[in-house]
Amino acid sequence: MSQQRKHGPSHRLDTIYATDQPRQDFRFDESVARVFPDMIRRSVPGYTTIIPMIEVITEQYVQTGSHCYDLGCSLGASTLAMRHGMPASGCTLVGVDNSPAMIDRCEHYIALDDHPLPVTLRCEDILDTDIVDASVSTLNFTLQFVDPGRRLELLTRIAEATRPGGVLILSEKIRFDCEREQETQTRLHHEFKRANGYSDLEISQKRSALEQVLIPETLGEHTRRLEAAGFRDVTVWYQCFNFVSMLAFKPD
Ligand SMILES: C[S@@+](CC[C@H](N)C(=O)[O-])C[C@H]1O[C@@H](n2cnc3c(N)ncnc32)[C@H](O)[C@@H]1O
Ligand SMILES: O=C(O)C(=O)C[C@]1(C(=O)O)C=C[C@@H](O)C=C1
Repeated sequence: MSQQRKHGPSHRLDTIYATDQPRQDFRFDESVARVFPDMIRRSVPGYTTIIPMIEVITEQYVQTGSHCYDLGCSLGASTLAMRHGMPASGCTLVGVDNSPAMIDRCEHYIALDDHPLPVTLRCEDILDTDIVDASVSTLNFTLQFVDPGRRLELLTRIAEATRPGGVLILSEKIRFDCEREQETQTRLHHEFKRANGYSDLEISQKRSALEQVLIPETLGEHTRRLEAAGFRDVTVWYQCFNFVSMLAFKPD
């Protein structure tokens, strides 16, 4: 069977929460992987801007002979952006995800991308994956799914493995200390979803499925932990509503 037929068209509509159903924790399983490009584009404000900027940022900070990592690569959108920002030889690019459904499809998308730099895909937990001699690493909406009690340990391992002058690109859904701001930004995020065709039922069922799974933190919490891990000069380079992307640098 051809890869195209095996995986079907890449633009399947996300209707996962369209019908009334019992509450279940959100999981990156086969049904999510099948509709993921549509789901993430319609759910994450700024996603379609962040992806091409990952290429621009990678190009700025990649170092000769180093390794680059996309941690929580899903179908490889951020991986491909990194690949296109890297030199065609001399560096390596590794994508890691612990969802077999995602990695299986990711292989297919990587193969379709006509670029000479090989990509190594690992189907494993980013908490266990080897990270060495890195210049650019990306956590594009992945850290929010990691147990908060283990986030410092992961960021510390990344920081220790990163060369001076290297960078971590960290994109996250965030929460706000100020209750009014939290309400405003959440409402605007839900309006964004509505404008993208999601119904109130879909929005509320997804919200409750994510409640115990996606744990957002404030910008202050992120900044303090990135600094405790060994990064400096934490910079928010993008924000739309309650979704941000930061850069964290390894000092010289
Ligand atoms: C929102 S998606 C990431 C989107 C992707 N980076 C992009 O730019 O399109 C989060 C991904 O992280 C993966 N993930 C979550 N926790 C993980 C863990 N502990 N180890 C490896 N992958 C993980 C999920 O399977 C999922 O594919
Ligand atoms: O917060 C939400 O409502 C979302 O749907 C966000 C989000 C994310 O940030 O990863 C959650 C799960 C899917 O991966 C796609 C989008």
